[in-house]
Amino acid sequence: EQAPGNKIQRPETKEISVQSKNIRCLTSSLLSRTLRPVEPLSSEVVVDAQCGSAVLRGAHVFAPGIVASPKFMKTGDLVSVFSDLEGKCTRAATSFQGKRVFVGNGVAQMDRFSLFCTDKPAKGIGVRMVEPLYQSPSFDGVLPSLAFLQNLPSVVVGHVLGPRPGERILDMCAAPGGKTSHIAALMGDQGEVVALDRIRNKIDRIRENAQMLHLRSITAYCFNSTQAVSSDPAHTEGPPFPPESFDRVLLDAPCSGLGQRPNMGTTWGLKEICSYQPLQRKLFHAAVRLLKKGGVLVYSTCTVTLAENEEQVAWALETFPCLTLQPQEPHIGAEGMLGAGLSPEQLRLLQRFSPELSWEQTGTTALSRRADSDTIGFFIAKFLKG
Ligand SMILES: C[S@@+](CC[C@H](N)C(=O)[O-])C[C@H]1O[C@@H](n2cnc3c(N)ncnc32)[C@H](O)[C@@H]1O
Repeated sequence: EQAPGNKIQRPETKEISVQSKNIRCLTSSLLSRTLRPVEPLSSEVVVDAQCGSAVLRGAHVFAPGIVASPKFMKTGDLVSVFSDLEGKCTRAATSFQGKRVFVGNGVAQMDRFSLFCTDKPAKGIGVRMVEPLYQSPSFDGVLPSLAFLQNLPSVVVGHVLGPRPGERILDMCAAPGGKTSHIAALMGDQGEVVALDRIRNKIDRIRENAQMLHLRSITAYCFNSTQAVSSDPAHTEGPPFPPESFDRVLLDAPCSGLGQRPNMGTTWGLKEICSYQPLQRKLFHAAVRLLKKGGVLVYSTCTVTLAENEEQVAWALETFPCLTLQPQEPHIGAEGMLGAGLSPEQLRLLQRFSPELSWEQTGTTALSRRADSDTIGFFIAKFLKG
């Protein structure tokens, strides 16, 4: 937060891991730990909070994110970029003194007229960041056919699912296909990975990523996974599928996403945050039906609430007596959180990654070595269907 005297609040760092067909093991490189000594300039561009968070994650400023710019801004001007935390800056304003955070300096790629005074909304890079607050180099186009960048807990999910060559796997909520491609890579591209997502244009992303990584075992369909169970046992080509069609199912559920970081603001209310639990349960019903007996189901979210994590596990164990919780490998996160009625043994089988435990806060050597202490917020549960 911009405090009096131009002191700059330090936004959080992020953790990045790389997966690929050739790099099978879990790898992680911490690229953005160092806060650079960047001083704000007098010329200021204001962006919305979503755009500001993207800049902290290593992006340039794209034109649709810009809400205010200096009155006479020209292409090539050096500008400071501030993020409007509360969405209070008026569009096309020339300055803003509300609650804002400095995210770095850059060079304007457009003049003010192209941003705000044309009929069509501006597209493309608006400010190229030359001095972002954190050193987070872009991985766009780096080893595109070999690597797919994911957060550390997302990489853990693929290993916990434990797919084997020749198996048939269902990824129920797959776009943009990070975990799908990891699963296919872990199987040596032998077998079948069915990727479903409800949003049509996101399916193209899964297909593009699979093609770029030369993974032929992935088939992607646009489909609502709550309806992915067919009553017709003869229908095996594409969704819906007959019950017990898959050896393993990944339910990387749509969630409130409160574990995503850095994140400088959300416009969601309690109603929207609470809307995910029922949807996740509908998806869970389909997941259990589609899984073969003896098969593995992994449930994961990138959020931190009890309702979408431990409470879902407690509900699933009660609703589906055929399910038992399983140990996870690797287990580098913390255990599950108290409060949902799960026993200490059950909590120990769950894996929670907690963004609130930053390295600076933990202080003690033991804690600061823990892998869950500086990742995005994430949750993983593994079940066996008996
Ligand atoms: C957490 S994201 C998935 C991320 C993905 N597994 C990855 O690793 O790249 C959740 C996805 O669920 C999709 N989704 C939401 N409701 C769905 C439904 N009923 N059926 C299928 N997909 C759904 C969303 O479009 C979104 O892409």
